[in-house]
Amino acid sequence: MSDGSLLRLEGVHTHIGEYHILQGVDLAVPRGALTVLLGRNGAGKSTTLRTIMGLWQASRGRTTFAGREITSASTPEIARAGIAFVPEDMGIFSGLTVQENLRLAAIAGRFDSARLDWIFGLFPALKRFWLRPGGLLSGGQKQMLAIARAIVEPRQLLLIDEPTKGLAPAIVDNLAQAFEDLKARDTTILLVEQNFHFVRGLGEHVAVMDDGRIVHTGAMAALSADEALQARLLGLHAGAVH
Ligand SMILES: Nc1ncnc2c1ncn2[C@@H]1O[C@H](COP(=O)(O)OP(=O)(O)OP(=O)(O)O)[C@@H](O)[C@H]1O
Repeated sequence: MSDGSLLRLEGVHTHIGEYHILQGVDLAVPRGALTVLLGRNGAGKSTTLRTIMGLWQASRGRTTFAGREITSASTPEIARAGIAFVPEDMGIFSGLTVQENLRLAAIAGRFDSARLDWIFGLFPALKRFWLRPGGLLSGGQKQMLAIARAIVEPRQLLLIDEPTKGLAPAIVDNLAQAFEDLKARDTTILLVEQNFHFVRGLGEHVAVMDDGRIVHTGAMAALSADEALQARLLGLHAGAVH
């Protein structure tokens, strides 16, 4: 796209049953960078990701990805176009092993061994529990598996819903490393996150949602340096780490 955005939402509305959840979302996700979507509980962040992925159908507006309109595309079409999604509930197959969960996400069921080694380096527990059923993993290990599944094949865009929830600090560091590696490999990331402390040094761009609309977009560095803006947009107070 001429403006450098890989993904663009224009005036997107989403209804869930009788509820009007997204009320005209305008969002541009620049290519090759990490954009963080912040906002209070219930603002509509997860609904935005699910609408991009075609899991909810937009009732109005337009979504374009890599120059192609995907507003009415099916979820499998959107995945094939190059978007991977890690939902908040992770969607692990609990009766399948770690290996089988990952194999399902690998095109033609085969692993690229260099890519698998990179994933094991980021999340060593997945190697250790390779043959363990997904349902027996801890919450943090399930989160690692869900992310590994989304990155086992190269994708242009990765949508991730609150990945740090329940993760130990060491694993959160690995996650930060994974995002840096992915960006270096030309993957664009749109991340929903409540943990401002985690994302303030990580994301290049930020968008803040409230009541189903984007109420602020800008550089993460600018928001990170402006405590008054954090207080106004996020309800954070000076000295808060979260
Ligand atoms: N399946 C559903 N049926 C009805 N309402 C829903 C459904 N899913 C979400 N909502 C409502 O839509 C609004 C936005 O929810 P959403 O999960 O997108 O918010 P969020 O910003 O991701 O919040 P959180 O940070 O708490 O995850 C909320 O008011 C929620 O109650």
